[in-house]
Amino acid sequence: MSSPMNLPTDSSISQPVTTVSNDCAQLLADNQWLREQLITLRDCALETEALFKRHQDWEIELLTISTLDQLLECLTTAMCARFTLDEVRLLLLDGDHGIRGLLTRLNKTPDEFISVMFYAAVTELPAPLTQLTTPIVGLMDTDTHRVLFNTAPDLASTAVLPLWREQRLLGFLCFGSHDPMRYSPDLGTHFLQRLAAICAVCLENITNRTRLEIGGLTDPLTGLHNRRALKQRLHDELARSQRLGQPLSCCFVDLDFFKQINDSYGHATGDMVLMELAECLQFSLRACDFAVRFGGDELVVLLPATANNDACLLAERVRHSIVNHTFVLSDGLELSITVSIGVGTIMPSAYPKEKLTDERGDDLLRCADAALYEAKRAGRNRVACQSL
Ligand SMILES: Nc1nc2c(ncn2[C@@H]2O[C@H](COP(=O)(O)OP(=O)(O)OP(=O)(O)O)[C@@H](O)[C@H]2O)c(=O)[nH]1
Repeated sequence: MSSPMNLPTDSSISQPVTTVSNDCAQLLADNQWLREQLITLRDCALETEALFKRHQDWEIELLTISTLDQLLECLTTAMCARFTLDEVRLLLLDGDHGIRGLLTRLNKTPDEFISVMFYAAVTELPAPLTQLTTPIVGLMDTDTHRVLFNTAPDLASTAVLPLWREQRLLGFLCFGSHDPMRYSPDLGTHFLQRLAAICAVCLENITNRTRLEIGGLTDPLTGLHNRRALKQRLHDELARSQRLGQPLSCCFVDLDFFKQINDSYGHATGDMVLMELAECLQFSLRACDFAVRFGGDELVVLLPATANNDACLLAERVRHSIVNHTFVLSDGLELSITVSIGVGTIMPSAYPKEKLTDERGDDLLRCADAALYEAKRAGRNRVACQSL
């Protein structure tokens, strides 16, 4: 900032009146100029303060997010709105499909997040991205721009933030604007660098947390839900069934003579049969059904809003699909197996206004287990049904 001010010298003090009035005018002009500079500085400071506050609020919001899907939403759609951007893209390096797998377990499809792109490795990306350690502003080269903003080629300025966490590159957060000055090449990147660091921490924390939560509710052999997950879900489904006045059904699916498979082919082969059975079962179910490995060779399926006769039809379908499935073992040996299925159903009229306890869930499981016992006793490879 250069000043137009002429500072008075000793000789100018004794000058004639016209000179003094000229000096006065000069002083007024200088004063005016200084005032304008002050106002500009103040506006600049206020703008920086507002920007800082906006970033700080945003960071607090990010740090309080507790689910992976919320975080992805927040880093893309919400970020776009909050910072009045024209485009936001989040590119995630997800070589082992870990993040996509977690989303699927949360009943979300990765395609739902249209601004999130998944790549196996950074080597699949254009060279300028592979070497990025700090945010870069301005426009990227055409190839890189196309990869990052494929459907938005008309952006006038962009910022690309690499998300590093302890020397591991998690991905890139990319902002685009139609305003060429928004991310001009001479823009300081301190704010962006800080934002990138916070986003990387949040991403890593939430991914790890989700992995732990899901791990604690999943059967490691079959990938189905475990008993702990069933307990939680049973409570929720009973409450929903009571609220909406809908029946809730449950199937116990048990392999017939599984011990013989273990004894004849070994435990490892038995494990493979269990894994394939779980896959086969899931294939026959609806998206709203909840499949669980209850223990050993016994699987349980919760069927929300399903009456007893419909649950029996579904159980027959499951039984058929397993009977018709050929289990191919590791040494090429082919095996056919059968299952017995017990179906139990609870009607909301059985517990109209009572406060729900875990006992109601236990009643439903006992009912389906009793039906399974009936199916086994009647000769196996069949479905038996009971209602509460
Ligand atoms: N391979 C393998 N076997 C298991 C696992 N958990 C339990 N088992 C075995 O599953 C078998 C279950 O046997 P049983 O309860 O007698 O039932 P079954 O032989 O299927 O006979 P029915 O149910 O009466 O038709 C036992 O041999 C258990 O050792 C597991 O994780 N892997």
